[in-house]
Amino acid sequence: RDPWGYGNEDGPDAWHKDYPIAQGNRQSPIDIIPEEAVHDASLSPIFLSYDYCNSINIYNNGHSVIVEFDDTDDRTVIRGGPLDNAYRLKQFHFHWGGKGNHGSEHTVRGKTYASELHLVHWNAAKYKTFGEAAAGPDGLAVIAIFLEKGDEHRGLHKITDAFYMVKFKGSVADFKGFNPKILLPNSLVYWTYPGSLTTPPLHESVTWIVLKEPITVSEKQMGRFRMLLISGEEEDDRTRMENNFRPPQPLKGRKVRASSN
Ligand SMILES: C[C@@H](CNC(=O)c1ccc(S(N)(=O)=O)cc1)Cn1ccc2ccccc21
Ligand SMILES: [Zn+2]
Repeated sequence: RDPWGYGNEDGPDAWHKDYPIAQGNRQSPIDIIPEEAVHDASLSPIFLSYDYCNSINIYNNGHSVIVEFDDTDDRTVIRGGPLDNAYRLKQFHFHWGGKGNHGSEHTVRGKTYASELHLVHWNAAKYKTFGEAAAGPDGLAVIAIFLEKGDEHRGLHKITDAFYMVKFKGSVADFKGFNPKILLPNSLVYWTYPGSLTTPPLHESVTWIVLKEPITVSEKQMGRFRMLLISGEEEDDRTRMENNFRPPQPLKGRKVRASSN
C-alpha cells in the first residue's frame, strides 16, 4: 500500500505526516548554487565500471518507471569521488514534468530541467542487502543527470520504445542488455552533498553526485514519458504519470562540494 503520491492530497507537502523525516536535516533534492559550492581538489573523479552491466527488467511502480539490474556481484559499480568504496548499481529511474522545462528534482540557481535521471547504487561492502543500505547513513550513492529539452537522444529510444509494455502501475517487462553508460554526458564533473531519498521513506542515506552537464532529449521523447500511467490496468481512471518530482528542500547548513574534473 503506497498512500503517497504527487497529487494535492498525497503530494510532497503531506509526506511528513507519515514520514516525519521529511523535515529532517539532510533532505533531498536541493537547489544547487554553483558559486557557493566548495571547490574540493581532494575530490577524485567518479569511476563508473559499467562494462559488464546488464539490465534485467523495466517496471512501472506507479511513481516512476524503473530499470533494474542484477546486483548479486560487483560487476557494475561506481567508485571514487566522495565514496569510500564501490557501490553497486541497483536500478535507474526518472522524474519529469508536464509540458515545458520543469520536472527535475535538483535545480541549479533555480533553473529546472525537463527531467532528471537517477542511477541508484548501494554500499554492498558495508551492508548485506539493498534495504539495509537504503536505511544507513552511507548506504546509497545516486548519480543524478539532468535531461534538457533539445535534440533527441539516440540512447534513450530503447527505453522510451519499451514504455508501451509498462503503461500501467504494477506492470513489468523483460528489459535485458541495456547499458546506461550511453545516457552519460561527455563530462563527469559533478557536485556532491549528503542527502536523502527524494520519495518516501525519505531515508537520509544518499551521497548525491549531481553531474553538471545535462544530456538533451526531444519534446517527442518526453511525450513518451507522459503516456505512462499511475493507474493500474484494472482501475477505471487513466491518470498520466507526470510531475513526479519533489521540490528543493532546505540546505540546513550542508556544504555542497564541486569536483574539478
Ligand atoms: C527503500 C524503499 C524503496 N525506495 C528506493 O529504493 C528509492 C531509491 C532511490 C530514490 S531517489 N529518487 O532518491 O533516487 C528513491 C527511492 C523501500 N525498500 C526497502 C527495501 C527494499 C528492497 C528492494 C526495493 C525497495 C525497498
Ligand atoms: Zn529518483
